[in-house]
Amino acid sequence: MMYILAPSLLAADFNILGQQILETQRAGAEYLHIDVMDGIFVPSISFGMPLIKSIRGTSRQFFDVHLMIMNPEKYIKEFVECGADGITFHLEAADCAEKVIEDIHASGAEAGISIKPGTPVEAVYPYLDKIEMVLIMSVEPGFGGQTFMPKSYERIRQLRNYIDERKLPVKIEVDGGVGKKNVREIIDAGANVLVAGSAVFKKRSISDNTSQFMAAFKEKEEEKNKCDNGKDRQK
Ligand SMILES: O=C(CO)[C@@H](O)[C@H](O)COP(=O)(O)O
Repeated sequence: MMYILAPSLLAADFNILGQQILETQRAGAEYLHIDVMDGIFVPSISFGMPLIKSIRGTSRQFFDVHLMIMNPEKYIKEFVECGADGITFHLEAADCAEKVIEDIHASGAEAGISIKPGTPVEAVYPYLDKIEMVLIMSVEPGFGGQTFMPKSYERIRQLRNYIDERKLPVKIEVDGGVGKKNVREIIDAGANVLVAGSAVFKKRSISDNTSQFMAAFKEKEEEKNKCDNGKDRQK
């Protein structure tokens, strides 16, 4: 399994945004997580299409757009035209999730469904053969800098088992309170795309912070390869 870091733009310094994005790209972050908030689905308002369009010219990263907005179906095409590579919407905010997924795919992007901490994991099961990613929120969506909810480990494990039993090619992304201290436990539970805002953009340097995530991913991949080789030899 490949592990991916998705630095969350919300925690960046907007005075030097382009520079900061490039630092995450250079240090190995393949995704850029872009939180769009409407002040209705979540209490806060962040940024939207003009910002995405403007930074598209700066970065080659996969633009992982997380819509924390009501009626996501209204805006899919526009977000893709601005540069979104993947669009994740909230199951709690969509009238007809199937239609949103269809629209995302028709626009040429990958589709993801996100669930808040109080929504049962089972709620995404009916859509797993139609989407590329599930985003498990490990905090209440709306603000950066919150503490990771420990019950998220069990939710990630449950979803990982369900996906693996059915051999579905669906990524599991986790967002909220992700940092160097819990990265290993989160990937051990079965997540493979990790969103991190404060842990990448605040304290120390962006490249050091990003590199620490990359090192944790590499260590996990090497351990997994060793185990797989051992199993092959026993066959
Ligand atoms: O979507 C959200 C918050 O709603 C996140 O993407 C945060 O931006 C993550 O921030 P940290 O918890 O990593 O600081």
